[in-house]
Amino acid sequence: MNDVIGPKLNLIRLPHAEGLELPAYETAGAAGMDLRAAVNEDAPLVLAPGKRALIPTGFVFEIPQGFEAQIRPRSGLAFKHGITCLNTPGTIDCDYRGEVKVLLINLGDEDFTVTRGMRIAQMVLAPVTRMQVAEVETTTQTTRGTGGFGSTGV
Ligand SMILES: O=c1ccn([C@H]2C[C@H](O)[C@@H](COP(=O)(O)OP(=O)(O)OP(=O)(O)O)O2)c(=O)[nH]1
Ligand SMILES: [Mg+2]
Repeated sequence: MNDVIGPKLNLIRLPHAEGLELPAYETAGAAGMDLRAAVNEDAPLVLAPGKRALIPTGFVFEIPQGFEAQIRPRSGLAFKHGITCLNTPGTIDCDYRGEVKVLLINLGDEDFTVTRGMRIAQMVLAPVTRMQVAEVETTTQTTRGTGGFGSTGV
């Protein structure tokens, strides 16, 4: 599944990720690689309804310059349990050298238990365009102008 042609993504496994599978694309065409919870085997994390928690993944990524990683929810967890990423899509900057963590929230109505190795989110690598900011006096005229928020009708 992971014989993908693309830039190389270096990663470092942290001690608490010992024995965990590497983040991986689960199908040949998956856009995102699934991230697993590096929570303690003996202390699964219970997310009560309405509560949020920062879940460690156990990995540090060296994202190539010109790219970002987006942390997105898994639709299955959202559909079945109301579990999603609070800050979706989470942004992992290419100069970040800390552990990637996933901010989960339980929008369901039952406790949800995050166990070690559970696939909790997916990470999509995407190109980033950085622009030079330039303050000006006027902008070009357009047909839309300042219209927005439903200005074109339903
Ligand atoms: O879901 C996420 C989102 C962010 N991060 C890490 C990587 C990212 O590069 C850093 C900063 O994220 P962001 O810019 O979204 O947060 P901020 O509140 O602006 O913090 P900062 O002031 O550190 O930029 O935190 C994660 O591990 N998981
Ligand atoms: Mg920031």
